[in-house]
Amino acid sequence: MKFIIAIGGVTNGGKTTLTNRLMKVLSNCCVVHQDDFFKPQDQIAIGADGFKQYDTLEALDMEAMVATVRAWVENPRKFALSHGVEATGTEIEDKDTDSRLHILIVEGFLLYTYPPLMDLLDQKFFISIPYQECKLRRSTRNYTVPDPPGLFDAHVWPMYLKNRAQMNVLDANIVHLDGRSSRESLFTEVFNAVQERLNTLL
Ligand SMILES: Nc1ncnc2c1ncn2[C@@H]1O[C@H](COP(=O)(O)OP(=O)(O)OP(=O)(O)O)[C@@H](O)[C@H]1O
Ligand SMILES: NC(=O)c1ccc[n+]([C@@H]2O[C@H](CO)[C@@H](O)[C@H]2O)c1
Repeated sequence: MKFIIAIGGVTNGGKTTLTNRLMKVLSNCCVVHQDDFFKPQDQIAIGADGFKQYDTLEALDMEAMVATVRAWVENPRKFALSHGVEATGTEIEDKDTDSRLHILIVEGFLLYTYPPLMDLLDQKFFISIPYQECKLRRSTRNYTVPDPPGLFDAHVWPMYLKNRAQMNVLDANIVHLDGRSSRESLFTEVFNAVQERLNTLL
């Protein structure tokens, strides 16, 4: 069986931290990071506010991201091998006879407003933190393209609010997590929820 866990949420909410923690305990598990699908810098539109519009779906190659997730669905074992993930077991089985549980974690800040991707996700989580906490955490980060002064208030946070509102209209079936909780309690909450869901399916 194949199962796709989605870890969405605000920038600096702790998505990558939680994903890495889950990866440690889940066997046969691969990951797809949305940040790997940003378009090249020269293809990012500049808004009326003068800032590069990174926090929009248009800044991402979402077709490529969906194709990557579909490649995993098609053959998780081949995906693991071709993405340098150590596969559990040695032989490559026919995908049709491979009955083990395979898990994919899809992690990113804009997962739930793009229906072709949403349709592939089995269990959706969303991490939120308040404005001040988010601004503080973000100010300590170094992105490949550093944030110009004023970007957070002019672009990042307004886009987050816009996308969150759109997400709430599109799909109510999302488990909300408080990103101010400790790393360990976030992990436990998600791990237990996943186990609970898998128990109903296996
Ligand atoms: N539960 C937590 N409590 C406090 N700080 C946390 C927690 N989880 C992560 N952090 C810290 O918050 C920052 C952002 O974490 P992380 O990189 O996991 O977030 P993210 O959501 O993947 O961010 P982005 O996608 O915007 O890069 C890091 O400095 C990390 O150490
Ligand atoms: N990864 C990148 O290329 C990149 C460049 C500029 C900005 N960002 C920020 O990443 C966050 C999502 O993780 C978004 O808030 C982007 O602003 C990423």
